[in-house]
Formats: sequence, C-alpha cells, structure tokens
Amino acid sequence: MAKTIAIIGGGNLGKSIADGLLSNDFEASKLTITRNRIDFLNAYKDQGVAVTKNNKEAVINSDIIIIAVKPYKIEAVLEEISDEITTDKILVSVVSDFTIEQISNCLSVQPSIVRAMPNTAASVNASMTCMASKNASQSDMEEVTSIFNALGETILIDEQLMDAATVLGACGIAYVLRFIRAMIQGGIEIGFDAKTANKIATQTVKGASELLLKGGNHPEAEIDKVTTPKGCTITGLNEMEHNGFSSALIKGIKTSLDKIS
Ligand SMILES: NC(=O)C1=CN([C@@H]2O[C@H](COP(=O)(O)OP(=O)(O)OC[C@H]3O[C@@H](n4cnc5c(N)ncnc54)[C@H](O)[C@@H]3O)[C@@H](O)[C@H]2O)C=CC1
Ligand SMILES: O=C(O)[C@@H]1CCC=N1
Repeated sequence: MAKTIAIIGGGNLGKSIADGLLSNDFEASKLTITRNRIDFLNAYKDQGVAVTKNNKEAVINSDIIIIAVKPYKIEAVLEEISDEITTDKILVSVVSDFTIEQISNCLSVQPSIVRAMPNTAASVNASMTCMASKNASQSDMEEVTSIFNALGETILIDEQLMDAATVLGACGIAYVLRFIRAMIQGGIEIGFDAKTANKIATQTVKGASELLLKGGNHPEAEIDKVTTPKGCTITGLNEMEHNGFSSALIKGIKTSLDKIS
C-alpha cells in the first residue's frame, strides 16, 4: 500500500475507510480527504492527513482516487475532476447505483475504474467489500484489492450484482444492528441492565458469525445443536417465525433492492 490515496467525500463511509487505512499503519501523509466542511476532518488533520475542499488538488496529488460522495453528487464531482484524471490513476467508486459505464461517460480519459461496495465496518477492519471492474488491469485490480483486504474481506462480483451487494453487504450492517438492538431490548425485559444485555448480545452475534465463518456449516446445522427438543430455544424461535421473523428480513432485503434499482 505504498501509493497515495485521495478520498473524495469524507462522510460516513469515507471516514470509515480512512479510519481502517490509518489503523493499518497506512502513512497519514499519503492520504488526502476532501469535503466541504473541512472542520469536520480536524481529527484526521491532527494525524497528518491532508484535508482540503479542493478535489482537483487532491486528485493531482494522488494515485488512487476513492469517490465516496452521495449518488446525486457523483456526476458533478466527476466533471470537476475530469481534467485531472490521467490514465495512470485508479478511480474507485463506492457510490451506490452509479455504474462503471456512467462513470466512464463523465471522464475525458479512461483510467482503471473499479466499483467497490464496502461497509462501515471498514473502520474496524471488518468490512465485506464486493468489487467489480471492466477495464482495470490486473495490477491495478490487485492494488485496489490489497487496500480493501486490509479493511476486511473482499470478493469479486459481476457488476450486475452490485445493487444486490449494496443491499446485502452495506445496508446489511444496519439490518444486523437492528437485530442486535432488539436482542438488547429483549434482554433488558428479562432482567439485564442495558450494558450487560449489550455485551451478551454483541458477543453472541460475533460467536454465531464465527461459527459459520470458521466452521463452514449452514446456519441450520448450528441451530440444530442449540435446539433441545421441547426446549426453550425452539419454542422462542418458532414464536419469532410465527410473527414473521425470516419473512420480514427477506421482504426488507427485497424492498431495499427495489428502492435502489
Ligand atoms: N454509509 C454507508 O454505509 C455506505 C455508503 N455507501 C455509498 O457511499 C457514498 C457516501 O455515503 P455516506 O458516506 O453515507 O454519505 P455522507 O453524506 O456521510 O458522505 C458524503 C460526504 O461527501 C461530502 N461531499 C459532498 N459534496 C462534495 C464534494 N463536491 N466534494 C467533496 N466532498 C463532498 C459531504 O460533505 C459528505 O461529508 C454514497 O454514494 C453511498 O451510496 C456505500 C456503502 C456503504
Ligand atoms: O442507504 C443507502 O442508500 C446507502 C447505500 C448503502 C448504505 N447506505
């Protein structure tokens, strides 16, 4: 990760990526972050990161440009920086619902363009990042992959699945957090204080994830190990399903996808 990186749009996701990079010992002096209110980036400035409103200057000074503005702003940003984009730079867009072709159409020269869909867990090096490209060279793809590998896990997908990846991987953080919040609320109702309920719920979710990530089993195989016949687990699980637990999640995922595409 020796190259210089600019993050255009230091908001929720841009800052998560910056946090992950810096916690991986990426040299602060090789990172530039832009946004209009640079006073919101003082914490990064204090660490030696270049913070500026000037997107053109950020692009000129960087090898890899990560665009992290809201979808309705990307066209204006690409138009603004187009003259500074050269073919030796790598353009990475984490913007949802804006295709590689649309990006390409906004530029006068064609650098390697990569679409990446990380999530906010990049800040703690636990992102799931789905990536797609059409024209990136193998070495440029390896460069981008090494950045996002440092921030968690990466997979290459077909660009057609990028909206689905946005929903499952990026929105997924919110779905899981709402699940954890409900566990905490239930935990308080059955007797724990909020802090203890939070600790039990979050570690239990981490444990369930690790069982699948490290054990490689289907969730139901692990559920079978917990559900004692006539026991309290299956009784509670069935009550959740009678109330539409799995169905609500599946319908929500499909509704998110309908909204994005
Ligand atoms: N927040 C998330 O969990 C995820 C977001 N995304 C995508 O990332 C993009 C950014 O999302 P968020 O970080 O949530 O939005 P955000 O609004 O928190 O961040 C965008 C930042 O860009 C700045 N900005 C606006 N115009 C600018 C300009 N012309 N030049 C430089 N900076 C400018 C804003 O001040 C803001 O700080 C969106 O396109 C979203 O679809 C993708 C995956 C996850
Ligand atoms: O809610 C959104 O539209 C964006 C895309 C993925 C996460 N946040």
